[in-house]
Amino acid sequence: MTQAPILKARGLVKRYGRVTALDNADFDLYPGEILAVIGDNGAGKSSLIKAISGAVQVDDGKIELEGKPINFSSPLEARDAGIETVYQTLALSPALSITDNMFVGREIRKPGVLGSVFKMLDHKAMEKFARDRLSELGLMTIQSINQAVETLSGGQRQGVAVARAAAFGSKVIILDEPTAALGVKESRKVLELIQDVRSRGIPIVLISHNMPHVFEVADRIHVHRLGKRLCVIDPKENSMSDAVAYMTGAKTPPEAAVAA
Ligand SMILES: Nc1ncnc2c1ncn2[C@@H]1O[C@H](COP(=O)(O)OP(=O)(O)OP(=O)(O)O)[C@@H](O)[C@H]1O
Repeated sequence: MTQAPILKARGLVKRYGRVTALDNADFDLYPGEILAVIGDNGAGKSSLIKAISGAVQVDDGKIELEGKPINFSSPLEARDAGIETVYQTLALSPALSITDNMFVGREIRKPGVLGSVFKMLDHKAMEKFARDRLSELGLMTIQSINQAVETLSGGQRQGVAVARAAAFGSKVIILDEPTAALGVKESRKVLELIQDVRSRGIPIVLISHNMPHVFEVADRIHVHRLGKRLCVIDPKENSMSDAVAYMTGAKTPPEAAVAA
């Protein structure tokens, strides 16, 4: 890769008491790619993502976004810097509408004094924005933008969460097991959505245990093992059984993949 990584981490260490969740972990995400992160249970994938997205603070190591050191003390700070994370347990509020969910914490105020002094919200503008973003991403099977999120299917909810992440000028979107709770059809939609977001130039980190999904959409696969990056493999040159063998330690990856 000749380009510089948009997001880079070196030597991350995270300990929980006597457990070392991250043990000198490295990470690189390049512009415009879908990078899958795979690893056995307990390998440290979530800890890696939490470190990058400000949800946990590391004990050691460096993280850079666009070449500048970052040190987020909360997920909100990471979001403000352009790193959006969509967790498996979606951070959507079920009783709120799609529009309200998209705008939590960044509502559009009415122009002029109505907005600046009286803090009145511009519902029309927010609805239009939500509708435009969802239809751009082909998510307009949703009937009404004012529908409560609890009335949506799992795939549609995931769609709203991804649309929200894509809508607010994110530099990086991290998706934690986005298809884990979904059926075949819904998973398909979400995979299409992920590819669509990439085609808009937003790089994606996809944490998944689902090998067929990973192999279908990933440009590169980061294999995490025992708290660190073991290797990075090309899904076009490696089989799913290779990936699983590296992940579980049954097979040693080639040197070129380890240096990647
Ligand atoms: N808050 C915590 N307190 C104590 N130990 C933790 C905590 N979070 C993670 N760990 C431990 O750190 C290690 C790595 O966990 P992590 O959740 O990062 O792995 P993972 O690869 O995401 O696993 P999975 O695929 O099962 O979700 C595990 O041994 C786990 O028990």
